[in-house]
Amino acid sequence: MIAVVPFKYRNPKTRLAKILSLDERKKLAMTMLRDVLSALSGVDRVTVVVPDDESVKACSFINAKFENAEVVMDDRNLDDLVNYFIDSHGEVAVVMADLPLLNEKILSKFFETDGDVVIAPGRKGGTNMLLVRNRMFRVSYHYGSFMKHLAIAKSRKLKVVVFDSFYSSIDIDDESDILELLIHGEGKESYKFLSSIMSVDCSSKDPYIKRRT
Ligand SMILES: Nc1nc2c(ncn2[C@@H]2O[C@H](COP(=O)(O)OP(=O)(O)OP(=O)(O)O)[C@@H](O)[C@H]2O)c(=O)[nH]1
Ligand SMILES: C[C@H](OP(=O)(O)O)C(=O)O
Repeated sequence: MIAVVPFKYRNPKTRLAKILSLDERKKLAMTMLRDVLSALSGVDRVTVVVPDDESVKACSFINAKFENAEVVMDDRNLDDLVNYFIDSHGEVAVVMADLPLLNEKILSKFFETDGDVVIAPGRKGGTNMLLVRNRMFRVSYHYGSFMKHLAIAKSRKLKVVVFDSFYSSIDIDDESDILELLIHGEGKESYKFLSSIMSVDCSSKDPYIKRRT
């Protein structure tokens, strides 16, 4: 089986632009990719798919550090490129590059889960990981893709299974996700980077993040 990791380095994580500079968002995107690739180190073949030369360049560390991973440039939009991998491979796992809390144990369980389509939902309605074993399935990312993917699988009479995992549900999109990473991410490269510029303040009932001065 092939695991596909879509990754975009140019102007990444725009929903964090209010609290992180462009350089910080790039650093975060890159360290999260490293965390995801580390979690995927037990998988035979990992293909990081990037849309442009800038992203290819940013991924030049991969060959030396991750033996099982290759970088492929493909400038199709997310849906078209994932549908292409479904068509050409039949069985494919799609793991987003913004899931730094993943680990090998969760991924093994995910890959072993039965079903034509296995979906690991994001906590805000996205599709953080997807395992497709039937070429009839099509993806439609963004705008609440979890519910769309359930509906697509049902309409094509495919057996769909929802994979239930806290760590795989945390994709880093907004401020509340940064809080989750700072609470749960100790040991991760992205945690190390973020905790150098931010901390968790627990002085009120709900913890919140603040910049280090
Ligand atoms: N190859 C490729 N990967 C993409 C593309 N758009 C998003 N991704 C990756 O898909 C995953 C999920 O995307 P988003 O959560 O929207 O990430 P993002 O586009 O950096 O963040 P926002 O600007 O906040 O939407 C991340 O790992 C991105 O790097 C794309 O057009 N091509
Ligand atoms: C890729 C996309 O990410 P989101 O926009 O939900 O973060 C999705 O999961 O559909």
